[in-house]
Order: sequence, then structure tokens, then C-alpha cells
Amino acid sequence: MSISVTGLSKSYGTNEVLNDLDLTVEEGSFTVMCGPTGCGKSVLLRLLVGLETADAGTMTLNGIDITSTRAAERAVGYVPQSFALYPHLTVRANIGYPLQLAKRPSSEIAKRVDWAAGVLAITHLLDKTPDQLSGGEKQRTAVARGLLKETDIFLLDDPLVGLDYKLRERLMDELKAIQQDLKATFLYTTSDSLEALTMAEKLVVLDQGAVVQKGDVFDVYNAPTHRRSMELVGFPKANMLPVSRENGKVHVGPFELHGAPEEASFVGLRPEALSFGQEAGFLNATATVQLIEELGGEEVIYLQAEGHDLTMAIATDGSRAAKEGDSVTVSVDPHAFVFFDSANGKRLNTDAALGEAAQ
Ligand SMILES: Nc1ncnc2c1ncn2[C@@H]1O[C@H](COP(=O)(O)OP(=O)(O)OP(=O)(O)O)[C@@H](O)[C@H]1O
Repeated sequence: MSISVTGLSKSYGTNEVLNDLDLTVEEGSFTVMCGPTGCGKSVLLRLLVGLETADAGTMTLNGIDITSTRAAERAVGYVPQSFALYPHLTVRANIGYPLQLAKRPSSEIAKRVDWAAGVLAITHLLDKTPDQLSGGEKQRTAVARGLLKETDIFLLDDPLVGLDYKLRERLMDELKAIQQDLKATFLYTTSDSLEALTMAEKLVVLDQGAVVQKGDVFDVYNAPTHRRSMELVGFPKANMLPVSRENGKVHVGPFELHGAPEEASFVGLRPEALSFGQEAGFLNATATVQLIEELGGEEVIYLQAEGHDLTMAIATDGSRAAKEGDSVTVSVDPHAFVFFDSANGKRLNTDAALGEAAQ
């Protein structure tokens, strides 16, 4: 394992940010850590870099315990979330600054700066100052500075936040290509679930300082093991429908079915699992179209069904399947329902309940 963290805890006063966190990051992987704002992503990276001290726990990089190692001696590259470029220094000096600070020989600094600038395609900007750069060029400069260390582990803290979408898309592709070229381990954080799904090979879902799920991005998306992981990963967001029971009938949001696990109080449902019309074996509900968003090849349709909000995503060929204000029938295969334990948020084994529902 490239990065391994065991029992890591960090509090600020009474704010317990990380509590007994365990995490491993596979060597050579592009691992994205995704979680809501304030869940502790930056704090974890700052602990790994050595900018903060843990209250408890151990951290290893490439099998070497670095828990008490000074920041400068840790073999890890870092792109902080809010990077500050020195306005009076050239791009060359900005990129080389960490090695300058570490008092490395100037020939070594020049070599590494040329290499990092080449990787980020900013060699032509090396003699400019930050005020002569665009937003994207500044970001590239910050990433180049983060790649400067001769190591194979890099931590990137939400490096594309604040950039416009076109630029982000381009840099996302480039960062993935850089990681593959370097054959390095990248631990990359974001609170944007679409960015996480686009970038990740391995995905770690962090919530309130704890890992709720970790695995191949495909598995995390398709087989969420925890309510929060289904809520946090996916675009548009998964529907989370309440389970109610009355007179022997079970309702999941607006849908009626014959059974559900006793412990379940919520069901997750991906927007793409909903469709228009009626199909044999599917559950139906009547809904009103509130709003339609065109996303080019896909429509996101916001519905109201018996007091429940439903989000639906369907592929389109340009023709509209419905319009705002329409009354429609929506249907769903009950096998798409993901039941979560109300006590601990964990996914429940739904086979028995679904057998009943499909009767
Ligand atoms: N130096 C600090 N002093 C006090 N509290 C801090 C400090 N750094 C972080 N925190 C707190 O720790 C919690 C986690 O912050 P962190 O920056 O790790 O969140 P994050 O997951 O990176 O969020 P974002 O996606 O917004 O960057 C927050 O409640 C934050 O206020």
C-alpha cells in the first residue's frame, strides 16, 4: 500500500474532525476521496503532509512510518486547496519554491522545475509573473509546484475548485494522463460527486470524518453499502424515499409494494431507474412534472408524486418525453430499490423483500 492510515484522530477543540480513521490507498492508483464540505478531507491530507499533528493514530507512506517525521522529510507531493502564488516571483521561482526552501542545489531545482513545467505544458510561461496568467495557468503552476518533489505519492486537495467547467474538464483529463505517465499514486479530494465519478479509479467516500465506503468506482456507484455513500455519490443525486407501513401495505415514497425489510426506513433509488409508462412487474405511481433540465443527450426531470419529490434521468434523442405541468405515470423495477437500515445506515439484504414485491 502506498498510503496507510490507522486509527487516525484529529480534533480542534470540541470539533472532532477525524475519529479513528482507517484508510489504505493502493500503489499506483488514482484514488478520489469524495465527501461533503467540512467532512475532513483537507485535514486528512494536511496530516499526511505534516502540516498538522494527529491526536492519535499512525500513518505510513510506502510502508515507512511517517507519523513523527518532519514535513520536509516526508516523501509526498502536495497541491493545497487554496494555493497562493507569490506575486513578485516568476512562475519558475514559484514552482521551484519548495526546493528552494529545502535548500536544494540550484542545478537540481532547475532540472525539476523544467520537468514539472513540461508535464503541465507551461514551459512557455516560466518567465511570467502570476498577474500575467489566466486562472487555469495559475492552477497549472500550483499543480506543477505540487509535483516537484521526487516521489511517487501525490496529494491533491480539490485542485480544480473554482475553475469554469470547460477548464475543469480539460485539467481533469490532463491530471489523469499525468498520473498514468508518472505511474504514481494520486490521492485526490473533491466534494463534487460528478468530478469524483469522472476522475476516480478507486473511490473513497468520507462522511463526518469516517470512511463510509471504499472500492472501485463502478462498485461504489452500483453497489452502495451505506445510505450516505448512495446519497453522496451520483449525479443527479439518488432519490432517498421513506418507507411507511399501514394496514399490511408498505409504501416506498409513492410506490406501493408487498414487503420491505422490517429495519428499513429509507430506500435509495437512482434517477435512471425511473421510467415513463407501465411495464409488467414494475411499480407505478402518478406524478406531476415540476421542472425539466436538458443536459445534452440526457434529461433530468423533477417530479412530485403524492407529496414526494422524485428525480428521474432519461436518455433523449432531442425530442421531449414530457413537459412541465404534465401528469405522467412513472414506473420502477422494485429490484432497483436499495434498502438501508434505519439504525446504522447500512445496506440491508433485500432479496426476500424483493421476492415478495415482485409477485
Ligand atoms: N486549523 C483549523 N482550526 C480549527 N478547525 C479546523 C481547522 N482546519 C479545519 N478545521 C475544521 O475541520 C473540519 C473539516 O475541515 P476540512 O477543511 O478538512 O473539510 P473538507 O472536507 O476539506 O471541506 P471542503 O470540501 O470544504 O474543503 C471543519 O469543521 C473545519 O472547520
